[in-house]
Amino acid sequence: MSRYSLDKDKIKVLLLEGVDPSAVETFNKAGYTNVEYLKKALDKEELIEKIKDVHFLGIRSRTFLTDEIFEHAHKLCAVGCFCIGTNQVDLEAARNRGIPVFNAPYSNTRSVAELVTGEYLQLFRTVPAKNALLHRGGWDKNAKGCYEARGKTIGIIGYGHIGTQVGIIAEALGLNVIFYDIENKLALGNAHQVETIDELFARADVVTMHVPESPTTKNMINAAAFAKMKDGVIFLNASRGTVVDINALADALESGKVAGAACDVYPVEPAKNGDPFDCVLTKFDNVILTPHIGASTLEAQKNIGIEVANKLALYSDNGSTLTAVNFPEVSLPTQGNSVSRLLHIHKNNPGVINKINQVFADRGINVAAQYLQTTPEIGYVVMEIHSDKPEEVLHELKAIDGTLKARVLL
Ligand SMILES: NC(=O)C1=CN([C@@H]2O[C@H](COP(=O)(O)OP(=O)(O)OC[C@H]3O[C@@H](n4cnc5c(N)ncnc54)[C@H](O)[C@@H]3O)[C@@H](O)[C@H]2O)C=CC1
Ligand SMILES: O=C(O)C(=O)COP(=O)(O)O
Repeated sequence: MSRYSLDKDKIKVLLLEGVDPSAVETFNKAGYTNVEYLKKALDKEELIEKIKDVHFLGIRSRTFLTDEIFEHAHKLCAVGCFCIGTNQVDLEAARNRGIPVFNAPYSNTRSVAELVTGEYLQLFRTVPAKNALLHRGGWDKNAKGCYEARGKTIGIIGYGHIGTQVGIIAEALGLNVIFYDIENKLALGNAHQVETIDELFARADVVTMHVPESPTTKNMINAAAFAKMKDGVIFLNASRGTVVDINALADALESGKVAGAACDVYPVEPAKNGDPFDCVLTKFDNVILTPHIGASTLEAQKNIGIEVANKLALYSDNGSTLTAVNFPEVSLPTQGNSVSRLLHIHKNNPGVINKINQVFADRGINVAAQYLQTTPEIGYVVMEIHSDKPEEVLHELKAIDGTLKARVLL
């Protein structure tokens, strides 16, 4: 007998944006063969049409999952972001429909840190501008505006997974490391947390952004922020395009306040390869522009493919929501052979758990194990029962007012 509400070959997985093929292999190995793999992001209308039949959806940073999209996702069980950022997903809308969202919180951390490190080393030596000149047939050998990184100060804004890695590498290269974060953070090595962002602006020779997109980070680097930075500062943004007022950066480059910059992310990014890129920064030779490739290494992509596909398969197979970013986290042991596992996601209204327990009491069913986690908005309860008719029990659980989703693993 199948262990699942649905046979595995009927469970439809849609993977977008050319996630690494390791994701497909991981799903196949776990028994999920109904996998559609697309190299591009879908536009809104295409996505609305496709998502109607999909149980598990895999995306990267370019697929925006809004409340409107979720409205059409009647069968969707979970979303996997095959990346770190989850700002492209309306996490509340997903949670309120009983859909957990997973990501890969560390798999590309080092790739981003290495990209950023290489960039500021090049910028200290004005390599981007010199490179551009040589490509145009010019020659300008001089040391003006060129510095060693050793002994300079790097200011990291957002000292999370990526920020700390940037700091560790910088210290090994001989830079002084200071950082600003809204949380108190353990400073690694000789790094030093400054109390205000203005202190960081006043002291840093390199300013690098590693915060998530959020209401508090939107345009946090604007004209006023650039004005507080050192003259000739090097500025890098590999976080999200919304974090920096790009016109203010262009002005700061024009005036020479910023001596060189590197951007990997933009307020508006082309949806797919080959689409045109339009940006106020393209005219500056002293700016390194990369097409959102911080995470694009073979190592990172392979690991992300395996990690996120495994999280989705595990949620499908046994109900575990461990590391979900918008959902009560329930970690579950392997299911015993003689029990059925019922998974119930509901609005966190008073009395729902009582009603669930009443279903078992009325049927004289003993609950062998129960796992419950809640957020203020929703509850996720997993119950193991001995019963000949778990589908009938599931039917009754689904009828309870406030139920968002329920399924059974037989
Ligand atoms: N360019 C690319 O390809 C990639 C970009 N990213 C971006 O980098 C961001 C950071 O990634 P992680 O380091 O893994 O995230 P993280 O969550 O480990 O660290 C973010 C840090 O920013 C801090 N923070 C949040 N709001 C802040 C504020 N207003 N001011 C100062 N600090 C604030 C947090 O407290 C945390 O310490 C991601 O959210 C993502 O948007 C991530 C991976 C690849
Ligand atoms: O991991 C992230 O947050 C990224 O920005 C990487 O996005 P991508 O997978 O390259 O679309």
